[in-house]
Amino acid sequence: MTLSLKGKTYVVMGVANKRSIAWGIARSLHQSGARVVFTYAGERFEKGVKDLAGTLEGGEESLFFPCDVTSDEDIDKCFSSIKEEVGVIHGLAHCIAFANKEELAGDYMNTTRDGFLLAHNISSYSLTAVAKAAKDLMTEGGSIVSMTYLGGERVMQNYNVMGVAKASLEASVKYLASDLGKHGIRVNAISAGPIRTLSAKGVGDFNSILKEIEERAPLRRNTTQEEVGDTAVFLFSDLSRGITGENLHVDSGYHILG
Ligand SMILES: CCCCCCc1ccc(Oc2ccc(Oc3cccc(O)n3)cc2)c(O)c1
Repeated sequence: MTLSLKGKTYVVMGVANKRSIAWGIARSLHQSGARVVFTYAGERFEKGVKDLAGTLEGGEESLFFPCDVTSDEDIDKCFSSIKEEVGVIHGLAHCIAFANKEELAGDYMNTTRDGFLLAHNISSYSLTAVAKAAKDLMTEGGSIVSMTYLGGERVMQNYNVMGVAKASLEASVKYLASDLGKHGIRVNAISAGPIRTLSAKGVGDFNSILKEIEERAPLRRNTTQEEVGDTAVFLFSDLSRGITGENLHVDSGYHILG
């Protein structure tokens, strides 16, 4: 059993720029010999994703598909295009979330109905929708990895409605693992420590949590894109063949503290 993913193809959803966790996963996959297929949220991200992929040796061969995860039609079109182009895939990284930043500060109680539904639509339901669409392409078995954060397990100031959506995502991981195990498909989450991404700009007082982690986390340092990418490769590889429905914390151990 090795970490090599040579000859395997993975779909990575959610690369926005070089700081994206999805980009860290794509880079680790590439280093492990895998072929990466990218989906992106819309035209405005297309150039960025293609330029980034071009920096990977042989990256220009990568494939790119737009995918608006709030549209079932778009998801179906995206995965039928991927099926046409590559046929079989061996896994999928879901690195997609959104909430109105006005609701990621202050009291959770002020969450609006629309804000709640939007956050759950994009940050939670989208995993179920893409897992269903990707299932038929994973004819040789597969591994699905999604991204979550500690704020889905316990209250983290300012995370608010995204925390409630992540709780929903984490439960979805377990129900999807239960459904898909019989088809040879595993479903897991990585609970990453805070990383300074484009998305992180939407969360109030982000800097103070980074500082607290440096001072208090068992490893006394913050989490990097690279180590999240490497854990994803582990979850995509046969080394994790006995793991499904799990939530692996890659957070310098912070989650064990009171
Ligand atoms: C108290 C929490 C501090 C650590 C937060 C770590 C984290 C950082 C980024 C995360 O991903 C998102 C994704 C979208 C998101 O919503 C956004 C982002 C930017 C602008 C905007 O209008 N909404 C908020 C966080 C995430 O789920 C978790």
